[in-house]
Amino acid sequence: MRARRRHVLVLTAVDAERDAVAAGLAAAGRAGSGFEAVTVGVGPAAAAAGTMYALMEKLTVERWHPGLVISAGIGGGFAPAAPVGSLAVAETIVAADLGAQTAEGFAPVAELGFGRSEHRPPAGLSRSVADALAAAYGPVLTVSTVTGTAERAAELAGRHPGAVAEAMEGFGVAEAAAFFDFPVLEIRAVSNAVGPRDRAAWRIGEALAALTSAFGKLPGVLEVEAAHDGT
Ligand SMILES: O=C(O)c1cccc(C(=O)CC[C@H]2O[C@@H](n3cnc4c(=O)[nH]cnc43)[C@H](O)[C@@H]2O)c1
Repeated sequence: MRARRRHVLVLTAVDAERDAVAAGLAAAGRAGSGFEAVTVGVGPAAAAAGTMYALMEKLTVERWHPGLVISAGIGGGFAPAAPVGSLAVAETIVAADLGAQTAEGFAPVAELGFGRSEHRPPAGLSRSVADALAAAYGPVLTVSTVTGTAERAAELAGRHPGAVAEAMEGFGVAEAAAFFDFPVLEIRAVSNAVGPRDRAAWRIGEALAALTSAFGKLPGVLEVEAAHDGT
């Protein structure tokens, strides 16, 4: 039997992010209609495994055909592009610490000849979503270790010019989506600055509220984009 409907599948790391996304969709009148948010766990490996499981379940059990896959949640923002409480949308989704350390510096896995180091969301769509959400737009880095020093933040920013945010799941979600050729977006609400570790400066509530606001607007933005595409 063929999958019939095309929907948007949103993957978050934790339930609080999923609930923030769901609250936005509910405010837009889209709870349970065309969108679903699923928690997949923290980090790129959990994200890839959880996304693959969710996609297989949608395709084979629920006969749900995801037309778009979105990695969403809180993240660290690079100054000055993405201050706390703001939004960031990925132009590219980059595996920033997947590779090898060499005498000449970090070598990304793609340069070593193994697989991919980044995924590129559909450029027109990601740019339109960023504009509509008044979000910073640029590379969003996926890391397995949260940045905790100014030196590491500067190293990442130097290696990835224009980077707007870092988080831990985007590349894992994108790898699973790419397996099926599904388009992917990453949307982050900034809870903290990328830099020296300072737990007291975290603003998780503010970031979750920004995530809710983003998903309140997103269905309308995607509908306009689909109308332009004639899809
Ligand atoms: O203990 C710490 O200092 C610490 C700092 C940042 C994040 C954590 C986490 O364990 C939460 C990771 C969780 O949140 C996303 N996230 C939020 N901010 C960042 C960040 O600056 N860098 C990377 N990931 C971040 C991430 O996607 C995870 O889902 C602990």
